[in-house]
Amino acid sequence: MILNFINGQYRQGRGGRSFSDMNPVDGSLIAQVSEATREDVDDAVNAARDALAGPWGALKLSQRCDLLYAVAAEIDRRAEDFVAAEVADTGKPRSLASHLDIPRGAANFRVFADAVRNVATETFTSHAPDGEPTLNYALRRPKGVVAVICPWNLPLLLMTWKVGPALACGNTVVVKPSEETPATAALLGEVMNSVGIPKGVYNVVHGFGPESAGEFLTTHPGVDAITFTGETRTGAAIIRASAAGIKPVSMELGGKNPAVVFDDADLDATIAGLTRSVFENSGQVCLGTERVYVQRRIFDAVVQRLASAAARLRPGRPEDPATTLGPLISAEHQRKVLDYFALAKAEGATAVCGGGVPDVSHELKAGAWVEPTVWTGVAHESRVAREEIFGPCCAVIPFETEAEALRMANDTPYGLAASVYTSDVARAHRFAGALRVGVVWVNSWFVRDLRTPFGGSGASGIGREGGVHSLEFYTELSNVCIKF
Ligand SMILES: O=C(O)C(=O)/C=C/C=C/O
Repeated sequence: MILNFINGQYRQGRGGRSFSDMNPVDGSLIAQVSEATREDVDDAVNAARDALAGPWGALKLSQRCDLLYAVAAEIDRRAEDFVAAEVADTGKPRSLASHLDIPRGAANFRVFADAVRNVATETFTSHAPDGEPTLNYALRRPKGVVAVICPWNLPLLLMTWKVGPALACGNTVVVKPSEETPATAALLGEVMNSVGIPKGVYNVVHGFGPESAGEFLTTHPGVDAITFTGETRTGAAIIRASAAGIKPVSMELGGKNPAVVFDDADLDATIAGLTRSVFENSGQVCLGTERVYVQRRIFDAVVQRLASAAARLRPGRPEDPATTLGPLISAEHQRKVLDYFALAKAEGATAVCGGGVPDVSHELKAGAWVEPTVWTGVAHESRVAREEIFGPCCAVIPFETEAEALRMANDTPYGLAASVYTSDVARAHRFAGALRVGVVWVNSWFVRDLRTPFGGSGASGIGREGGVHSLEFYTELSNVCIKF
């Protein structure tokens, strides 16, 4: 049984209810998960409050940072346990979890322990109306108890992307992981206890959204801030719930990210970048590419090479080194993506590769598999080119001029990420600056410096996290003015 982690202890939900954690590779049962009740969530929020007022709030900055460095070191030391838990929950290839998800879990604690030690606040000197000198200085204090609602695609990475800065800034947290991927959030509780993070600082409650732990947590009066990564619709529901208590929210939501390939691009680098941004994690990355705009002259070459790269991806068990494609997270999500595959056909698309379910071995047949898919013949205005699918698929659409490419790339209610492939440096800067997104990669994808601002605009969310931007969200600034 995967248990809740409240006030430093693992425990069953008071309602005695549980739900199944399924393995998306073959549809087998991994474990039962104990569902938290409203009372359990209340206990977790109270434990977080007590820790704030108690040992955690009393720690010196250097002591708090040392503990977070210890958390990072313990995640590294237990990397195998975290990889095994993450791979079981998500079905992603071991190579991906061990190179991306788990190392970032440790990095997300280190980078923000560094940030709170090294980022200055500000002072201003001036004079009062009577001519006497004044000194103004800003103080940062923790917001308090932070609710962390995190998604199933990069479970440890995205949860610690919020928990790392929240704790570094002196807050305490109550985490509600996705019901699809409870394992690594629960496992992190062992790390917290073993390095000596005081009980109540880090809490985990399992369940669903409406009328379950997610709703109990985001509407709890004892929560001081809410940070969420996930679907835009859920984000809107959380913002509505936060309104009653005027709770600050940080929202990293969906996207329909474009890649724009100019005809002077390095084709090898372009295909390498697109293969990752379209198919990595089976397309289940909020920063992933689902629209590829290619300048007409090299359109056929890019389509063929991207389709060949897609066709070379191998579905299989995560621990098989030959596996380069995992399943989607669940049968429900598989159904949604296959519905979009059917819609693409109805909208006149040609599936240059994929478009269905891959031929996997008998033992994997019950897994949530879909084929990596490249469409041409898709109109820019079509639903498959406008709606987030969150699968290993993309529409490749030709363009003639830079202006046309920019218009189409920006023609979306989202504004999260984009990638641009060109050898013309001036054009790279010009085009990147004109894209209405939070993150632009030029001749690359998902290369991350954790000190940089990260987040989306429009339907892709509210706020930026990363480096000092996380400190802005996870602390309250106050200004003190002293008159001499
Ligand atoms: O790289 C990050 O810090 C991050 O937040 C990635 C988000 C991916 C979402 O699917």
